[in-house]
Amino acid sequence: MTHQIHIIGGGLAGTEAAWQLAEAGMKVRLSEMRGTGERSPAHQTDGLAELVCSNSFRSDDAEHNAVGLLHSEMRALGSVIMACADAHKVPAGSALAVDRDGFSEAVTQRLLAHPNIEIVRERVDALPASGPTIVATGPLTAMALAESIGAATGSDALAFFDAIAPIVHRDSIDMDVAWMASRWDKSGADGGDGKDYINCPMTKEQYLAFHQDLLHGEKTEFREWEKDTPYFEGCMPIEVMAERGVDTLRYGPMKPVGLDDPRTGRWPYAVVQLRQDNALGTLWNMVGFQTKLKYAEQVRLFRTIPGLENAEFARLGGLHRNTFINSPQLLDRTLRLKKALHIRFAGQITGCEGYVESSAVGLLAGRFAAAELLGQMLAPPPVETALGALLGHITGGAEVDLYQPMNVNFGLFPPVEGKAKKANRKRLYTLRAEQAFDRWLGRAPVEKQKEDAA
Ligand SMILES: Cc1cc2nc3c(=O)[nH]c(=O)nc-3n(C[C@H](O)[C@H](O)[C@H](O)COP(=O)(O)OP(=O)(O)OC[C@H]3O[C@@H](n4cnc5c(N)ncnc54)[C@H](O)[C@@H]3O)c2cc1C
Repeated sequence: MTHQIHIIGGGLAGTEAAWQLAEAGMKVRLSEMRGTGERSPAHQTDGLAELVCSNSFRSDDAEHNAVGLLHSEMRALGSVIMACADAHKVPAGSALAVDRDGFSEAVTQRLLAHPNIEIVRERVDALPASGPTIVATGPLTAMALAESIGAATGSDALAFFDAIAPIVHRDSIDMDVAWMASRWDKSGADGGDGKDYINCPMTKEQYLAFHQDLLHGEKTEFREWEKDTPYFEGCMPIEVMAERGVDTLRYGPMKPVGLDDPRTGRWPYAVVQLRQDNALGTLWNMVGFQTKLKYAEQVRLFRTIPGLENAEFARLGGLHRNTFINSPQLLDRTLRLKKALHIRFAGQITGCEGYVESSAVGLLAGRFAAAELLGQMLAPPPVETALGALLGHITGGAEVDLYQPMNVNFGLFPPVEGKAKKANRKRLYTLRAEQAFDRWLGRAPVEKQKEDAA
């Protein structure tokens, strides 16, 4: 079969992209290295769309949960991943969990049976110099291809490790305790008003107790194959810094120097700083707080920080092997590499995170590529939708120098107006998303569109 587009990687994103293209009438070559005798250290089978760890697609609640909303938008767009997940679901309350083997087998069979898809078991070692291509090789991209990507993007824009500090929803921070200030009230080179950080102050007693908790907190172990991947001094977990001495953190990320607490007029004993993480200003990351503490331990411990007692976390900290590119810097709004427009990226290598998000970005890459091959232009989904919010984060919403992988969450959406209780507020997001999604699909009734526009 002469193909019109080449997809590299038959994981969650690559299979979804292939399906969307094939359904649009395009001839697809899908290259997957498993089946050649080679596998990433996390994959166990040769089946397409293998789930490497949990069997959960997380919440299926489209009314109150951002990932549930993403499920529903993907179903509406004919997602093969969602169709196979629904066909192989197992009981899991309000979550969508699947029989992993049945799911992977179903995706494999549906792609094998599609007349427009040719599956080739081969490892690809370099980015193709020409011809429409989608790279969907995931967090454990084989090394030769990763090097080729690094050469094309610049090595600074390709990460091999995910050293993540926790990210907090801005509206859950107690600003009666925390305050906005930059160190010495200095504004940065790119502007700022000298009040760029949220600062959470600690007394000596609070700091010493926090230091002890860090030393004794339960940590996640590195997997055997992750132990060989080096981490840099700049990505040192806070608990490792804490082990180096009682004051190491106070001279590092928790340095209070130049930060007058307006409630006391003095520098506190130590400070936890949060820096804006997305253009909307809804998400803030805890500066220098990358950690391998267990998730429950992070929530417990970080809520002892003054001002963060009721913190809601958009994501928790972590440190693991993850190959991803700096998408906000490198990709255009339809996921094309700005330096080589014939290449699109999809899935976790773009810096989204999770099975559902990776599949969703595969779906979008497939649809953008199909439209382009048909000589059409597909507008990106609006940022009020789950697909649009996720795409917005990848292609522009995140701060370029802080770019870190992210699950879909309401913090990526433009804030909804007005005050409402938490559950109602989530519903306001999803109602607005439903309307925006319908308009994007051209399914909103004309009268309704007029009302919304008025
Ligand atoms: C250890 C681990 C545990 C995880 N646990 C979870 C979890 O519990 N829940 C969750 O939601 N997410 C989890 N993730 C993240 C999850 O893996 C991704 O979100 C998802 O699988 C990414 O989909 P993808 O299609 O981008 O990549 P993948 O699903 O990894 O697919 C990439 C495919 O590309 C192939 N490939 C790689 N290099 C080449 C090459 N050079 N040539 C040809 N083919 C190639 C691979 O064999 C693979 O099939 C985990 C990730 C890891 C590494």
